[in-house]
Amino acid sequence: MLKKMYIDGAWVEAASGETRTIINPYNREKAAEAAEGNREDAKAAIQAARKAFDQGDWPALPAGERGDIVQKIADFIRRDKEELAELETLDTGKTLDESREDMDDIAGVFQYFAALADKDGGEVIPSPIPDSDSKVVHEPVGVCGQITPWNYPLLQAAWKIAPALAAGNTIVVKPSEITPLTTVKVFELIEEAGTPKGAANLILGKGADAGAELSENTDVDLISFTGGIETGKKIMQSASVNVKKIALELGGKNPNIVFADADFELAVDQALNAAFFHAGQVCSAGARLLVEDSIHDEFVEELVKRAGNIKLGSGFNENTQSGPVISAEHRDKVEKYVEIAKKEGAKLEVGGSRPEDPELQDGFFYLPTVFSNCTSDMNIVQEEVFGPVLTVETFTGREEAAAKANDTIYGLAGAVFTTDIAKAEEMAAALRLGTVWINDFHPYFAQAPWGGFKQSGIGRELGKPGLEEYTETKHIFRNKKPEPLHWFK
Ligand SMILES: NC(=O)c1ccc[n+]([C@@H]2O[C@H](COP(=O)([O-])OP(=O)(O)OC[C@H]3O[C@@H](n4cnc5c(N)ncnc54)[C@H](O)[C@@H]3O)[C@@H](O)[C@H]2O)c1
Ligand SMILES: C[N+](C)(C)CC=O
Repeated sequence: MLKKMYIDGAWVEAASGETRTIINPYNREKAAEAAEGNREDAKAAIQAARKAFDQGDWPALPAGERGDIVQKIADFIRRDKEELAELETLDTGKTLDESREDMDDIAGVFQYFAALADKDGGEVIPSPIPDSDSKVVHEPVGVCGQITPWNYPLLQAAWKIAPALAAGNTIVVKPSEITPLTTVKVFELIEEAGTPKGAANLILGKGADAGAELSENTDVDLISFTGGIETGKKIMQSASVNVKKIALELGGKNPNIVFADADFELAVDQALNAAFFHAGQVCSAGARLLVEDSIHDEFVEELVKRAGNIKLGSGFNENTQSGPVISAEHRDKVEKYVEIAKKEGAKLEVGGSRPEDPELQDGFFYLPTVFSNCTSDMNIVQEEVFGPVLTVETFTGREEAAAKANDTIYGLAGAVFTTDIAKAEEMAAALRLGTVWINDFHPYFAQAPWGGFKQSGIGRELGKPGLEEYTETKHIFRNKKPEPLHWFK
């Protein structure tokens, strides 16, 4: 059945009648057929959201009632977890266990923002002017355009949809054109939860077309984008047309720092997970490993041995540890970076090619790859590959570790492995990153803000800041004994 768009409370095909075939990256088979919307459909969705914001019930609904609807969406996601997880695996190739974990997180995000919906009663502030009242309240921003990537399709959408609705905004969501399946399903749940017509709209289609309309259209008040840095720059530029509020969650080239005093087994195990989880297609992947020189050789030897044993395969096979990359084009990009690394003088320790296993020939697989002898000036160390490619550099001492870790345009996340807590705290303070993990890699949860320093983005998702992104702050001042000023006689 055709996957349709949801505009003004109705499931619709693209106005042009165009469709797109959604491909399973494990075997290139057709996973689904989806409507391929364009600017015309985006405009219709924006108009529906505008009307629902300006004249509809949603922003005016008591915050607790909005919270109840957002909570229902969480409940329905838990109820339909298995179906959603299977769709996510079909669409992205990630393992079913990863998809199940994503669905648990996603339900938790809706629950978290549902609970926050009615907790902000405003704040009375001390006015310096006699006989006056002064208070600060938060109100919804308006119509929010929300654009999401293919690597965590529903999770990244949830981080935007849940707080925006809880705060009383109306939304137009555009998932990646290659992975729309779970977002379509969640809109069925949004409808089932009783969200009023026009409050939540879904458009499908290409970024440069349906997506660009969201950032350019002057009826959109806020644009929230998760994706690549080059797209982020374009969105920032077009959002200036009506000075939209913007939130950008962009890429990373995240350092994973291992000191000689680290727990060796823990650090090797986590370095593998940091780099190769979801075939390295994670914005916060630990793609830059920095190992203290005294343990470098032993560490790399063990890491390489284990990377060579990672079991690739179908996400639906329970023995699979990692799936394919998302598409033929993306694998081409990964291969291009591997060639660049070789030319730059990095030493290929393992991987560096497509697997030979006959079972994997139809999918977009690439072997987990480790390069040693890397230096900060190399492109392979500076640029986001977004695939299963890990670079290893060495350092001596804290100062050099921090300098090398910070030597990038990005500042999303990173980790420090050491048994010396004072050292860990000192490093956490020195790192210019939105998230620092100590003796761990990858944890994120609804309660903690997520976002990047430097060119990794603008703003924060999750936590209380994730709700504040979707509110305007208003100061209301009341003069209790007003009298004419007679300034102008
Ligand atoms: N910081 C984070 O939390 C986070 C999370 C996940 C992914 N990412 C980043 O996402 C990137 C991978 O995702 P991707 O390849 O889907 O990114 P992308 O930038 O190619 O696409 C992201 C989304 O933007 C849309 N788009 C493309 N061009 C557009 C335009 N001109 N105007 C409006 N929309 C447009 C796409 O259709 C898609 O929906 C990586 O760089 C990764 O680091 C960041
Ligand atoms: C934000 N995160 C880690 C869930 C996905 C990044 O690609």
